[in-house]
Order: sequence, then C-alpha cells, then structure tokens
Amino acid sequence: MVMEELHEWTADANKALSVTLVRSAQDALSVIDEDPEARALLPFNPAFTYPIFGEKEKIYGYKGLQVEINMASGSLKQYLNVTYDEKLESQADDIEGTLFKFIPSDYTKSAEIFADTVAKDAESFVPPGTQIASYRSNDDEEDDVEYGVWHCKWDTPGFREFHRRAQLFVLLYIEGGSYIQEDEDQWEFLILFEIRPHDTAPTGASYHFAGYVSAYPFWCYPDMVRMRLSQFVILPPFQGQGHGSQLYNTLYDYALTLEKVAELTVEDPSEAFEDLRDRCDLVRLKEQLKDSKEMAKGAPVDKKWLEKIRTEGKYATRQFLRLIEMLLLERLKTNRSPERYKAYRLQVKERLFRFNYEILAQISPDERREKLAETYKNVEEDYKRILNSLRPVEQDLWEWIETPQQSA
Ligand SMILES: CC(=O)SCCNC(=O)CCNC(=O)[C@H](O)C(C)(C)COP(=O)(O)OP(=O)(O)OC[C@H]1O[C@@H](n2cnc3c(N)ncnc32)[C@H](O)[C@@H]1OP(=O)(O)O
Repeated sequence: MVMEELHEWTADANKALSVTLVRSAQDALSVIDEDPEARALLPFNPAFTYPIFGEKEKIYGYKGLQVEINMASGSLKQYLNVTYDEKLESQADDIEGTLFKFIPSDYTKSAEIFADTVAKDAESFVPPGTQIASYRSNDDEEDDVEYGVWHCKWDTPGFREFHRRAQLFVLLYIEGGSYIQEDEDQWEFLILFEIRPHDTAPTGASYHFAGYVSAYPFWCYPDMVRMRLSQFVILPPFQGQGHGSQLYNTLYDYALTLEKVAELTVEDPSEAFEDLRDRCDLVRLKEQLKDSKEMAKGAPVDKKWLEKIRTEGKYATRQFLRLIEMLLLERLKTNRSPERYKAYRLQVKERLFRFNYEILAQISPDERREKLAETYKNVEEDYKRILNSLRPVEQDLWEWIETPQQSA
C-alpha cells in the first residue's frame, strides 16, 4: 500500500478514543448546550494511548473511526461503542480485543443495557469506603456544588471492581502510568466524587466520579512508614478548578492522622503535579509557622529547629528545605537587605552542594562555583514563579532582587 493510502487508513488513537461520563439516561439525551452540568457531560480525549495502542498511538485499518468509552458517572460501568465509515476487514487492528486487556470484562456493547445501568446508578450507586472529607465549590457559575472524598483499601466492599474500571484513567492521563498489583495489600486510595441532590435516591444524592489518588506505605527507619503518593488523577472536566489541590490536601491531612506515617513522598511527579504540591505545601507550612519567630531572622535558619518543624509536618526532606527556601525568599521581597539576600543565597547553595555532591566533587573549584551559581539562578527563578502563582499581584516587589550570575 502506498504511503498516502496507508495514511488514510490510520487513525490517531488519542483523537479516535473518547470517554464520556454519563449521569443519567436522561442526561445522555439532553442537549449539552442547555445543560447546567454540560462540562461534565462532554466527551474528552486521552492524553496518552501508547500503553494500549503502542508507541505511535495509531490505530490501523479504519476510516472515520470513533472509539467511545461511555461510563456511568458513579460506578464507571462501561459501554463500548466502536463506529467507523469503512474498515479494511482482513488487516484492521482488533480494537475491542486490544481494549479488552485493559478494561474489565463486564462492559456492555448495548446502548439499552447501558441506559438501564446509568438509570440504576443514579438511583442507587454510593461510593465505596468511608467518607473522610467534603467541601463546596462554586466555580461552575452555578450554586455551590458539594464534593466528597472517600477512603478505600482493597478489602473495602465494592472497591476492587470500582478500581478495575477507574484505573484506565491512569493509563490515559499519567505519563508513564501503569496498573498496580492487586496482591500488594497495603495500597490506600482516596476517591473524589461530586455529590448532587437526587430526590428519589435513598441517600438523597447521586455521586459522580471526579478523580482519585493511590498511595503506598514503605518502611522508614527505624519503625515508621513513608507514605508514597503514587498515582494522582483528576478527570479533565474537573481540572483547573482546585479539585487536585483539595484531594492532595485531604491525603496530606489523612497522612497526618496516621501515627505510623513519618512523611509523605511523591513517586515520579509530573511538572503540573509538582506545582500543585508546592503551592499546597507552601500554604500548609505558612500556617504551621504563623506563630514562629525563627523565619523572621532570615538565613541561615537553625537546623535543629528546621528538623523539628519538618518531622511535625511530615514533609519529605528535600521538599521541606525547598519550601523553607521559598518562604525565606518571599520575605526578602519586603525585607530588602543585601546582607540577608547574600546569607540566603549561601543557604540555598549549601543545600544544592550537598544534594549534588557526587557530581560537583568531580569538577574544579571554578567550574563548581559556576555550576552552583547557574543552578541557584534557575532555582530562584522557579521559586519566584511558584510564589507569584500564589500571589500574582505582588510580582513587581521582586524588582530589587537581581539574581547574581556568579558566587554568592
Ligand atoms: C504522582 C503522579 O501521579 S504525577 C501525575 C499527576 N497527574 C496527571 O498529570 C494526570 C492529568 N492531570 C491531572 O490529573 C490534573 O491536571 C492535576 C492533578 C495535574 C492537577 O489537578 P487540578 O485539579 O487541575 O489542580 P488544581 O485545579 O488544584 O490546580 C491546577 C490549576 O488550576 C488553578 N486553579 C486552582 N483553583 C482554581 C479555581 N478555583 N478556579 C480556577 N483555577 C483554579 C491553579 O492555580 C492551577 O493553575 P496552573 O494550571 O496555572 O498551575
């Protein structure tokens, strides 16, 4: 087959595949534009499909291909609908056979059965596990909407089945994400649901999945555990509205209640997630330090005191030291002392030196100074970016700080 023809029969899997969260049989039929919950009803495309359809993220052998995975918005029970204009019968990729390895086998291909499932879901689905938090959000330009977070483990009734459906989002949205082992019994999960009043449901509400996080406790010397946040996903219709921050803060608050947990760490965070974590941790640490006088003295901050604050707040070491550096930098905005700024740069460089010792020890003192100055510059720029995202109105207060090119 010539290249042109090959192209015609090849679909971009990230565009051909779409997911829709369906709230009720009636919602599925409603006119999206007029629906107040429209955003949550729109189909959305994956960010990644390479774990499913291969590195090139292509599906071969169809023209006009659409692979719809419709999910009941609470239980996530699935309806698979594959449509196309034309198919190369003998050579086309086996879409259902491929998907079958990644979604649980209880999906349906019947629109009628799915409509029935969705109607039942709206009436009777309740989240698995124990509700540990709730909050209200009014970003939807409508009345307050309530959200709740439920805690589950593998042995939570109904959770395993639920997770087998939800985990698809890890592949579709987390770069490098993969399924976790169900036989590792220590996993903990927090699941976020939107809660809507629903007159005829026994609880008076219907529940709609918005995202979840998984975490695993690792042994931490001598007799504690390190809770490692592993997979974190907020579904596209709910992104950018503060739900990621709420879910992360709920996990943090939960970790703080567990005596065994020494610190909360994050496995391989994406850039967007690192920013979210920095912002949330900064707010948390500021609150923790609000009555403390130590920070007002500026750098170098007493190391014993720092370690006490770190262990109380269960921060991972590197993250904690970065946060302290950000808070010290923020103070320099208004406390304009060149001596303090110099002491600050030295404190940051000392940490950078310790954390990069292996590499820095191998180069000449001049090169080392240059490398440290360069790294420092990037770190300071990044701190300003993060601090500005918390309080953008104060951006111009940085002007007096001109990051030096060389040495402290
Ligand atoms: C360990 C890991 O798993 S790493 C992988 C993390 N997961 C992924 O990357 C999967 C796909 N992405 C996601 O799931 C989400 O986008 C996340 C987790 C990265 C972020 O979740 P969100 O709910 O979008 O976060 P949240 O809304 O709290 O903050 C994100 C942005 O919205 C802004 N925002 C926060 N609250 C509001 C609000 N009320 N109204 C409008 N915008 C808001 C934030 O300032 C932030 O802005 P930025 O994009 O300029 O940085």
